[in-house]
Amino acid sequence: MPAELTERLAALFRWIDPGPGTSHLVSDISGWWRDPTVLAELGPALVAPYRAARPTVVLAPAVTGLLLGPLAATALGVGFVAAHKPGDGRLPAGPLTWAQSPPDYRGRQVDLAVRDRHLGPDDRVLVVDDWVRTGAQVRALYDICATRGAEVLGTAVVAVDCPPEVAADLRITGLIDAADLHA
Ligand SMILES: O=P(O)(O)OC[C@H]1O[C@H](OP(=O)(O)OP(=O)(O)O)[C@H](O)[C@@H]1O
Ligand SMILES: Nc1ncnc2[nH]cnc12
Repeated sequence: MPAELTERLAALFRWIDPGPGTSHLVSDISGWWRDPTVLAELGPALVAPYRAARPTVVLAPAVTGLLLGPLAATALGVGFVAAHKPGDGRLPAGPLTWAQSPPDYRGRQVDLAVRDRHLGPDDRVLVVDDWVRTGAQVRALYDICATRGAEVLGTAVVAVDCPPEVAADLRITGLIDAADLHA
């Protein structure tokens, strides 16, 4: 992990108290996008461990992945594919491949969908996301890749918040350990 970027990620992160009636703090990563240095360096840092494996495409889930995925794809010079969450009421048009995640960090079983025409057997896929806790959503994306016959190279996230055995199983690399996000 690049030390200076990791320090900036920690400095720009906030835990927020959403107010009365809530029992836990929520993460606020918006400072990462507001900082021009972090915004410029995130894509190249995320993809660095995977360059040698020559990804053909970056795949990332809504919503935050729609921001990070294109940063990573641009750094690699490849295209980007969105994994939609039609639970938000917007079903993408055309043929789709679906997977449902195991219960994620909020106990949700999330339905994810990818347009068939954007992912296929010739693809070597790098999955990108902001945060991983249980790995549930990453697992669903791997299921979609398997259904499409695409090869998964691994997953690059900003904050790693999962057990080491999950990171090893899913081939997850990260830029900062969530335990180091204090502010
Ligand atoms: O490891 P897991 O337990 O699967 O949790 C991690 C996922 O959950 C969060 O997304 P969320 O669905 O909250 O969407 P967001 O990007 O809209 O915040 C996060 O961005 C990851 O995608
Ligand atoms: N964005 C996020 N995704 C998963 N787990 C989290 N815990 C705190 N913020 C999170």
